[in-house]
Amino acid sequence: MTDLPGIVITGASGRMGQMLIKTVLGSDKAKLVGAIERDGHDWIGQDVGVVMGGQPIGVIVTSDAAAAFVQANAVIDFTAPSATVAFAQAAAEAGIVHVIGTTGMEDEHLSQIATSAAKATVIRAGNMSLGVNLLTGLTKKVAAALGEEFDIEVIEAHHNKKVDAPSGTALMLGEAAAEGRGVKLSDVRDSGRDGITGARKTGDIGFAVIRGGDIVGEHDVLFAGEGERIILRHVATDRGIFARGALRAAIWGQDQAPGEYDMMDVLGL
Ligand SMILES: NC(=O)c1ccc[n+]([C@@H]2O[C@H](COP(=O)([O-])OP(=O)(O)OC[C@H]3O[C@@H](n4cnc5c(N)ncnc54)[C@H](O)[C@@H]3O)[C@@H](O)[C@H]2O)c1
Ligand SMILES: O=C(O)C1=N[C@H](C(=O)O)CCC1
Repeated sequence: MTDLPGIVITGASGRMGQMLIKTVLGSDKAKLVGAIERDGHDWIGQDVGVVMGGQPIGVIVTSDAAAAFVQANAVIDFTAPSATVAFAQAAAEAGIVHVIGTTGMEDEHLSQIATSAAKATVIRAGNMSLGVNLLTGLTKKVAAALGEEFDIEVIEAHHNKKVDAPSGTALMLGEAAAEGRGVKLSDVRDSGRDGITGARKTGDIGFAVIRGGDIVGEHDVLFAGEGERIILRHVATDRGIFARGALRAAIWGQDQAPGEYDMMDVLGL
């Protein structure tokens, strides 16, 4: 039991944080050794089992990442971009695996994470589920098989609390489509149409965003041609799929050299 990898969860009170804590506590392949929340959060100093409505489990919520990481083998982090950059530095200093589910990263965040990955194993994906990572491979294949006469649109829907758009998953799928076509997404990306936009540009990859209610996460990749359409779809109904993928990544990362990896590496896809 004591040899199991010790996992710290950041953003412990969040939608994903709570799901991750339940997933680690229910696993026989890892143990929970830390729970982190931001400074000033009312969970700080309390037993995480109790604040989640159950029995004490002996893990006290803290905002001190460095202290939590020294006694851990991995941190699973679904928080916000600036927090994730700070956790990447602390994980590199402690020499532990950093699994990043946080989305909405700008280039500046990504380059700081790349610096940390010189010293630590970092596994990052906009979506940790098996289904979406399979869909990513399929999207690349279909995009490679079809010519520019098929317009590619990525349509995503999420709950009304989500703060970033397009979703990390939509961008992963857009990247895969662009790769299949042999182009850079940044050269063909068309997000946020509004007003007199002009006709659609051939070769563009479009993004459409829906926010509402408690939608966990839905993604369509539409290939629209003359007289026919292909739609590749993933529907998430339970955040457990992301948490199970992230825990699998944390365990897989224990045997990897420092560097940057994604879920395709973890799943061998
Ligand atoms: N990659 C995936 O598979 C996947 C799946 C679901 C969600 N996400 C992403 O995970 C992130 C979190 O999503 P959520 O729905 O759980 O959000 P949420 O708002 O419910 O939770 C975020 C948590 O992070 C905490 N936090 C923020 N800054 C912090 C800091 N500096 N230190 C410690 N904690 C801090 C907040 O207090 C909050 O509890 C988003 O970027 C979302 O897009 C990714
Ligand atoms: O709830 C969220 O936020 C999600 N974020 C990820 C994304 O941005 O794609 C994965 C799906 C859920």
